[in-house]
Amino acid sequence: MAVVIAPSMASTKENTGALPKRRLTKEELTKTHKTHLKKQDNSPHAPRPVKQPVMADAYPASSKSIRELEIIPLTELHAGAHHRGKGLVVKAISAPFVGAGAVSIVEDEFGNADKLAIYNQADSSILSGVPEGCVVAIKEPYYKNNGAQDDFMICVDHPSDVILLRFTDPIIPESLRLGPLLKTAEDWKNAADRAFIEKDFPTSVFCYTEALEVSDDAAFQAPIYTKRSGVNLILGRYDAAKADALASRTGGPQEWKAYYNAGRAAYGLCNYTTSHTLLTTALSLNPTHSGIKKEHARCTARLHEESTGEYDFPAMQASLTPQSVHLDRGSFLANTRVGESPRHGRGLFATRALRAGDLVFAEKATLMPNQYEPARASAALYALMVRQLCDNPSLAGPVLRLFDGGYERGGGEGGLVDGVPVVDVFLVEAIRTRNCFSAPRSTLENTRPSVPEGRQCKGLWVHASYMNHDCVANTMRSFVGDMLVSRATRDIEEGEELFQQYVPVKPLPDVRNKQFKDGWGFECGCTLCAAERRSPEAMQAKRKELLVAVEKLCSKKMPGRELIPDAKIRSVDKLTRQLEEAHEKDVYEGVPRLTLIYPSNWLVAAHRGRKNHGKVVKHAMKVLRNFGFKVPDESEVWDPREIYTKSGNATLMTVHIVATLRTLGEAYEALGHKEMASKCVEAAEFGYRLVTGSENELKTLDR
Ligand SMILES: C[S@@+](CC[C@H](N)C(=O)[O-])C[C@H]1O[C@@H](n2cnc3c(N)ncnc32)[C@H](O)[C@@H]1O
Repeated sequence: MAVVIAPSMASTKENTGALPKRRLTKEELTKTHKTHLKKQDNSPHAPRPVKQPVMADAYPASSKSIRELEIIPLTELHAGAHHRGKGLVVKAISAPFVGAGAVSIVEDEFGNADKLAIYNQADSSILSGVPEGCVVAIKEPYYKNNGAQDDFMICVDHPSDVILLRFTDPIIPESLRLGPLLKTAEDWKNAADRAFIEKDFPTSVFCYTEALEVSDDAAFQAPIYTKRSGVNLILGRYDAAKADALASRTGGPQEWKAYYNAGRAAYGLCNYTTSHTLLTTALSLNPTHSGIKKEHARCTARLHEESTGEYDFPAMQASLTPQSVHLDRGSFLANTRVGESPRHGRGLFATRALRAGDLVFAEKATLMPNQYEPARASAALYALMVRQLCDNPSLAGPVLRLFDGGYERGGGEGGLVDGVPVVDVFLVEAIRTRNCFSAPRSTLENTRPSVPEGRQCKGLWVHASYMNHDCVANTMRSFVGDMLVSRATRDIEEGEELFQQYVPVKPLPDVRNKQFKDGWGFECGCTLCAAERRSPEAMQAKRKELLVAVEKLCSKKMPGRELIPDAKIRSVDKLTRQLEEAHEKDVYEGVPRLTLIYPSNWLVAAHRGRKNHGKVVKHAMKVLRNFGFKVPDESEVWDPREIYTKSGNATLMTVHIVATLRTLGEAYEALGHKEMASKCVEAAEFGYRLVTGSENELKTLDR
């Protein structure tokens, strides 16, 4: 039989496509496997590294049914090849070794044995631990050398490329058949109940499924559907839980249960409109049931949030704990819509005029693991994405529509084949890298100087992902647990495209654009980047040189309360003025001067330490100007509260604006300008709401 080697797979390093000269025998394989099993750490704390796919070796998931494939024996597997159009039917003849994946020894109908490694199975899947004796079909298998001579294995990366076969499946050859382990539907139901009691939920679902297949008695099936629905709810397989709940309807007195479970499942999917309809029906059938009343009220509250954008932010903040970061809240998206963007592909647009400070949208994470260890955050999100796409196929639509950076899709992703959703893990990773956000547990907490930096998790917010980047963005995001809160940094017109900063922008244009190019594959065309591109290279080099010099002089450290010698302040001031002069008027008119932010901030802090209040005012105004805000000469009368609305369209909002306005207020107060001082505080409070997403006291910044 000829083996098809997919030509697109040339990237796999050992892609020789040759039949191995020798394979390990069944005895050799089993012996080594047993020694691995003995060493296996089965404790719940044993490390289970999540494998992240390497994009260079990407290959598409099979979207063919196993029934369309030519079943081949293990001896026809070619090293380094993807066997397109072929399939395997094999039985696990060993307990699995569970590490980054589940490794088992498998046997085909001719008694040939080989090693099978299955990656990326969710722990809700029975295949995360391939039970010994089970028969699986592997679609379009990838066979690879495992590093050592003669050591090969069948490597399953895409969870949908392996299917657990029912014991009675006619595709299983005679010699691999065990015959059904259990005969009657009642036996299967009892086995399922036992597995449930032992908390082996995937096995419980498997056995209930067998019971449903064996029996065709609707009266027997209805309670089994109800039970399977309950187990699926526990497993977070909400699509299946909802379908089971609705399938359990008989019109009898227990009908309310079907609507109750289906309503809870829809709630789990954050589909509150459907959930509300189902729970309303459940309530009409059982008006006094306290559980239904509670769920119904909860769902009504979510719908209210979705339609009004009214949130109790202090309560949300207060509910956060290290264990609990997923908030029970609806997403308010009505002010925005997805549309074609002149900047790139699709973007997000305002559906109505918004004022500076307004809530643009608030979105609950589509997927966000509670994993704030930076080294693990990416792998945790990747694993969650794979798991949820397997467990809840309805997620595939919204997630797979996201930008994938041009990944070559096979075409069948997200669709159901052989009863399972086709999940391409390389596509998942391509989408993850371009669309995920880093999020602290709470942006408010993060503004505290006492909170160590860097504890961020990674999550996916599907709606927010449509926003393109702009260095001088008109929105700003913050986080309360898994809620992303987006506010307008200035007035926005109806129909205007909404932008966010993907990451805090670096002062030097070539440095920040390299970051965008490497991370997201684009060069920024925002007002600031476009302006700076007009500046000759010699001027760019000069600014860079001066920035390096001034940072060196300041020892890259902001002054605290210590007294900085006058001479040093004068030197920094002098260099800063030179840097200021190196900003051409025609280029920088109305846009931020990012290289000046650090030195002007330093001068504010240094003069503050020496109680030079007049100088603090002067340099604080410069800080605001350097962030792109319109401020007059220090002598003119002005209203700091107006900076958000009267500064044009190229301002850059950060927590430094809040701190600067506060310091400015302090200086005005010390100089006896009480009215100006209180206006500065008001402006700082307004800015703090933009930064943290909600009304918060400025004194948080001191703790
Ligand atoms: C999260 S997606 C944003 C939505 C995307 N425009 C779409 O069509 O789905 C991120 C990708 O959008 C593109 N992008 C974002 N901001 C951009 C900008 N300012 N200029 C050009 N491309 C941009 C980049 O290709 C980036 O990898």
